[in-house]
Amino acid sequence: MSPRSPREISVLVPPGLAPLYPDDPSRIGPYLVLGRLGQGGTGTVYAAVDVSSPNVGERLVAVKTLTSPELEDPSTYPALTRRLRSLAGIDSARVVTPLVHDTDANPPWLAMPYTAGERLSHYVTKRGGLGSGKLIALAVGLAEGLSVLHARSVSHGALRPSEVMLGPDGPHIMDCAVAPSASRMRGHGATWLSPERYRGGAPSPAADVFAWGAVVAFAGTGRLPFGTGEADEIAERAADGSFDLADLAPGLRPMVGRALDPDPDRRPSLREVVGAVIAVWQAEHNADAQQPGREEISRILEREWHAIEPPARIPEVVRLEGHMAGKRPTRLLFAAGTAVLALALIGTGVWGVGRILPSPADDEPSAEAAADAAQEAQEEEEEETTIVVRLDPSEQEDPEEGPYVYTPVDRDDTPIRDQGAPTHEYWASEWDEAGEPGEAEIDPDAEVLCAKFCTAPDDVHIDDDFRGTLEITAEEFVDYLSWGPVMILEVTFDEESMEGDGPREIVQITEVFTD
Ligand SMILES: Nc1ncnc2c1ncn2[C@@H]1O[C@H](COP(=O)(O)OP(=O)(O)OP(=O)(O)O)[C@@H](O)[C@H]1O
Repeated sequence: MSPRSPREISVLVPPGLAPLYPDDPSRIGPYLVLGRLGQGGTGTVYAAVDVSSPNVGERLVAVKTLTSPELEDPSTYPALTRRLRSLAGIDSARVVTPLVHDTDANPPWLAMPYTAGERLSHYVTKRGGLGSGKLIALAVGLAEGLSVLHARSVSHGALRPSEVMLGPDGPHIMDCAVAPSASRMRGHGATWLSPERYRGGAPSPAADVFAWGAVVAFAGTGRLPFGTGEADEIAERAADGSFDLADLAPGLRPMVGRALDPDPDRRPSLREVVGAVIAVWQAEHNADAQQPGREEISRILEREWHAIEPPARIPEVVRLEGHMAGKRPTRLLFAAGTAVLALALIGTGVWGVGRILPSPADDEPSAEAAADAAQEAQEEEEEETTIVVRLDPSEQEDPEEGPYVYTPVDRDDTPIRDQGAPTHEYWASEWDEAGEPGEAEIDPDAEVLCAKFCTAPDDVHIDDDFRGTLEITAEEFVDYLSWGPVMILEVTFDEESMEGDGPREIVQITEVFTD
C-alpha cells in the first residue's frame, strides 16, 4: 500500500452506518459528519470524526444536534449550558457525558464518546430477562450512574430501557442532556414515569429512583412491572403501587419494590439502593463483604458482565479535502488493511461505501442466471397474495369504514438496521411505487402485528426481520388509521377476494419498520 497522504485519516466506523440525508450537515463544530446513528425525540445523532484525535480507536464520536421541544425557547439555553457543563465534569463510565458542546450554535449540539453496544430494550425484547448475575451488575451500575448524576445536581428525568446501552464493560446511561417534560415522557410509556412525574412533576432524584426500579424489574423479568395497556391504566396501577415482581430475582425484589413506591418520600436513596444490591450479590456469591463503593461495583461488573460484544467496527479512510471544500467527507472502505474496495462519492449526498463496481464479466448473464430470471419473471406474473403496500391515511376517503386505498411498494436495498427510528414519512419515502393502487377491506378478525406506530417506543417489539411483533386487533388498527401517519405494511389478502373486481379483503397485516 502506498504511504497514506497527510490528507487522509483512518477511523473505525460501526458496520452498516446509515447514510446522511440530503439536508444533513457535513460538519458540526470541529467534527466531520460521516453518517447517522439515529434520530430520537431530542435530536439527531451523527457518527462523526474528531480529526484532531491521535488515536484511531477514539476518533469516532457521536454528535447530537439538539432539537427537542424543550429547547424551542432560547431562554432555556442558559439552563442547558449549565446542565451540559455539569455533565461534562462527570467521571464515570456508567454515564455517557459530553466531550464538547456548543449551545450558541443553531441548533445546539454536543459531542459524546461513541458508545457501542445494544440497547437494553432490544436486548431484553430479543432474549428475555437477564440472568441473576448480569441483572445485579446492571442494577448496581445504573444506580451508580444515577448517583453520579445526582451528585452534580442533574436528574436524568427519562431513564428507560432504550436509554441504557449495554456495552462490553457494563451498562451506560445515555441521553442525559435534556430532561423531557412529563407530557413528552408519557409518549415514551407510562411504565418508567413515577406517579408524581406522570401528573406533570419535574424530574427529580426520587423519580429517577422510581425509573431505576421499573427498568430493573423489566430487565429481570422481560415484562413491564405495571402490565400493559393504555398509559392512563398503567399510571393508575403505578399510583396504586400495583406492580408485579413475582418473576424478579428474590434478592432484588424488596429494593425494587421500595423504589416503585408511589410516594417519592418513601423511596430509598441511591446510596441505600447501591448498598442493598451489593449486599445481595455478596450474599449470593459468599463474597467477602467489602465496603459498598466504586471498587466493589467494579468487582461485580468484572465478574458478572460478559457476553455483550458489539459488532467489530470497520476501518475507513476519510479524505480531508472533500470536507475542506465544504462537501461531504469522502469515505473509503479498506479490506484487511490492504485494498480499497469502495469508491465514495464526493459532494453528491450519495453514499459510496460498500459499493463495488461490477467487472465487465459480471455484465454477461450465465445460462443459469437467465433461467433464474425467467422463473422470477413468471413468478412475478402470478398474483401474490402477500405484498408490501403503503397505506397513507391522507389518501383514504373514509379512514374509519374503508375500503382502504393501498399502493404496492418495493425497496431495493436492505432496510437500515439498529440506527434508531426514522420518521414514518422518511421511512415511507424510501419505498418506490411498484404497482397500481388498489382498494381493500380489513377483515375484523385480521391478525395485525405492529412495530412502532400503535404503542409507546419502549414497548416496541421487533422481530429479526425488522417487522412488527406486537399484536393488536383489527379494530385498534382501523382506529389508528384515522389519525396515524403513512405506513409501510406487508399485507396478505384472502385468496377468494382476489378473484372478483371488488375490494380485496386483508386478513393479515405486519408493519415493516426499522429501529
Ligand atoms: N454516544 C452514542 N454512541 C453511539 N450511539 C449513540 C450515542 N448516542 C445516541 N446514540 C444512538 O443514536 C440513536 C438516537 O439516539 P437518541 O438518544 O437521540 O434517541 P432515542 O433514544 O432513539 O429516542 P428518544 O430521544 O426519543 O429517547 C440511538 O440509536 C442511539 O443508540
